[in-house]
Amino acid sequence: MRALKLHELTLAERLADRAVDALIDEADLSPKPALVDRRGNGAHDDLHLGLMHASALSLWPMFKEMAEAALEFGEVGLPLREALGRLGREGEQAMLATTGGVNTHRGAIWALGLLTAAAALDSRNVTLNAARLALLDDRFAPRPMSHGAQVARRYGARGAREEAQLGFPSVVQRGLPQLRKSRLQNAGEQNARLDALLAIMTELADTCVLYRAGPEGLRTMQRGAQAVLNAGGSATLAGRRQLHALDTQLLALNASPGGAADLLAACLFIDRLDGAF
Ligand SMILES: CC(C)(COP(=O)(O)OP(=O)(O)OC[C@H]1O[C@@H](n2cnc3c(N)ncnc32)[C@H](O[C@H]2O[C@H](COP(=O)(O)OP(=O)(O)OP(=O)(O)O)[C@@H](O)[C@H]2O)[C@@H]1O)[C@@H](O)C(=O)NCCC(=O)NCCS
Ligand SMILES: Nc1ncnc2[nH]cnc12
Repeated sequence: MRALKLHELTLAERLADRAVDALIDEADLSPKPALVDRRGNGAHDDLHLGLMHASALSLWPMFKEMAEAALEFGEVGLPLREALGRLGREGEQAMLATTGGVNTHRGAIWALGLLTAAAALDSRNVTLNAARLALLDDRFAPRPMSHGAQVARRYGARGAREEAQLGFPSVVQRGLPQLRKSRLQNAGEQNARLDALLAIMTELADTCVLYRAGPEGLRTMQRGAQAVLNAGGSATLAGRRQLHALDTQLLALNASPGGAADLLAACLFIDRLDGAF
C-alpha cells in the first residue's frame, strides 16, 4: 500500500503553528494568578478558556501572512513594518469577530506578530529584528487613547510598544532563563512555565494591571511573583502557598496581568523556534 503523502508545511505555516501553540499553551497553563486558565476566568467577567482558544486559532492566518510578508520583503524596513501593521489590524478584527468584541489577544498580536515576522527573516536574530521592526513608525497606525496610552501618560509606564522596542527584555532576561533553570531543576514542564511567567511578572510594568489597580496593584504583582520564586518556585509547597496568596491578592484588586501572559506566550514561542527551521 502506498504511504499517504501529507502536505509539507511551508516555513510561514510552521511559524504560524508555533505562534498559535504558544497562545494555547499559555491559556491552558494553570494555576496562573488572576488570569484565565483551566480553573476559571481569573479577574475577567468577559473571558473564558474556550474563548482564548478560539481567539488563538482565529489568528493563525494572520501569523502566516506576517511570516509570508517578511519572506517577501526580505529585510527590516518601513514597507514590511507597514504591511505588519495592516495585517495586525486585520487580525485584531478577526479576533474581535470571533470573541464577540472582547479583547483577548491584542498584546499577543503585537508581540508574537513581530517575533513571527522576525523569525521568518532570520532565525538567529529574532528579538533584535523584532525590536528593529517595532522601532519603525507605521504611518497608518491609529493613535487611540488605549489603556496602555492612558497609564503611560498617568504613570510614565513602559508598555507593550517599548517592551518590543527594547528587544523583549522581560522575555530574554527573565522568562527564558527562568524557564530553562526550572527545567534543569526538574520542576516539571508546567511548573517551569509558571516560574517563567512569575519571573516576567517580577519587573514588568504591565499596563493591564496598572490600568485596573494602579501602582499599588503593580507592586503587589511584582513583589508577590518574586516571593513565589524566593520560596523555591511553583514546584515547591512553600512556593505554591505564595502563588495561592498572590492569586487571592490580585483577584481582590481585580488586577489581571494580561501583558505578562502575552510575554509568556512570546517566551514559549522563542523557546520552541528551533524545531521550525
Ligand atoms: C503598540 C500596541 C501594542 C498598542 O499598545 P498600547 O499600550 O497603546 O495599547 P493597549 O491595547 O493598552 O496595550 C497593548 C496590550 O499589550 C499587553 N501589555 C500590557 N502591558 C505590557 C507590557 N508592559 N509589555 C508587553 N505587553 C503588554 C496587554 O495585552 C493583554 O491585555 C489585554 C487586555 O487588556 P485591556 O484591554 O486593557 O483589558 P481589560 O482591563 O480586561 O479591559 P476591560 O475589560 O477593562 O475593558 C489582552 O488582550 C492581552 O493581550 C495590553 O492590552 C499595539 O497593540 C498596536 O499598535 N496595535 C495596532 C495594530 C498593529 O499595528 N499591530 C502591529 C502588528 S505587528
Ligand atoms: N490567560 C489570560 N488571561 C487573561 N488575559 C490574557 N491575555 C492573554 N492571556 C490571558
